[in-house]
Amino acid sequence: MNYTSIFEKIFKELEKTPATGKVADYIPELAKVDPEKFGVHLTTIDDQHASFGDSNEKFSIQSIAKVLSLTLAYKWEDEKLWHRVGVEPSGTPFNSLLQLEHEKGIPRNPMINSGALVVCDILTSHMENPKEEFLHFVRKVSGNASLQYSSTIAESEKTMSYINTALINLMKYFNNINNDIDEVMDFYFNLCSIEMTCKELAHTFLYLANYGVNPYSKERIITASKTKRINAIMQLCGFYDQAGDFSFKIGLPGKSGVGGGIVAVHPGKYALSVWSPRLNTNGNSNLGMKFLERFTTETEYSIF
Ligand SMILES: NC(=O)CC[C@H](N)C(=O)O
Repeated sequence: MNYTSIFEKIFKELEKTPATGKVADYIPELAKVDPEKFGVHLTTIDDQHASFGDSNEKFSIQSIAKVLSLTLAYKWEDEKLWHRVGVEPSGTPFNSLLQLEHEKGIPRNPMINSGALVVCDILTSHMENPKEEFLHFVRKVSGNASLQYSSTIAESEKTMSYINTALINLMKYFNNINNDIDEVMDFYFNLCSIEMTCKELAHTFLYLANYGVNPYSKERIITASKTKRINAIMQLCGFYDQAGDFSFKIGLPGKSGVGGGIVAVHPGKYALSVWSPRLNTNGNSNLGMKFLERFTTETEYSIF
């Protein structure tokens, strides 16, 4: 299949419809991103590659990084992890406080902010230098030693961290945060600030398409059983209160970030990433969702 010409065809069709949505502006640095950017990259587990548009330009992966922190925490904590964070879809926005009080500080899942903050707390307890050691892990997973945090984006998010501060304080009250709040938040904002191109993002997520093993380095990142479960969590929770819509239209496990990136995984086949910064009201890339819907429809490549 010639993926590049399929990308081109879908993009040309979608280009005719008016661009809707707006870039995330609650993080001042993200508000500066050019809304017209568009990139896509597909990597198969048997080494085929296809790109289109701005696929070699770095962007902030934001909440997509929550899958990587979950991977490391699950590796270390095994099933104990689920005492502190659930595996149910929340049906609420990514930064919602509502359920958290009702459910006594146990977040519904690790893909929403509260859940990711608990995962960061767990990782902080395991590591001497969480930021450094986590970056080392991401570099290993991706096979890319040059990946970096963006201190500009992390610092920018800190200036507007009121809701995340409320979430973590509520969880501290319910004894679900063990470390210093500022330390955990600093780690979380850095994690979200990691920058990747579409190509790097698809490569990084290939272990989830290949039963836990990076197909290029042959390194096992996590067990096949845990890979199944991480993919299940992405399927049910990766798009917050739009997770059902993503499943329904795209039919793949995936994860979005407010930087406008989306990565989707087809177990046994490929990882596919798309970047378009205009977001819908659920905080997911508008054009990115449409593009992926067209791609899995056209190719008939979905898990269902
Ligand atoms: N959905 C997202 O990408 C949100 C991540 C962002 N860093 C936040 O905490 O709000």
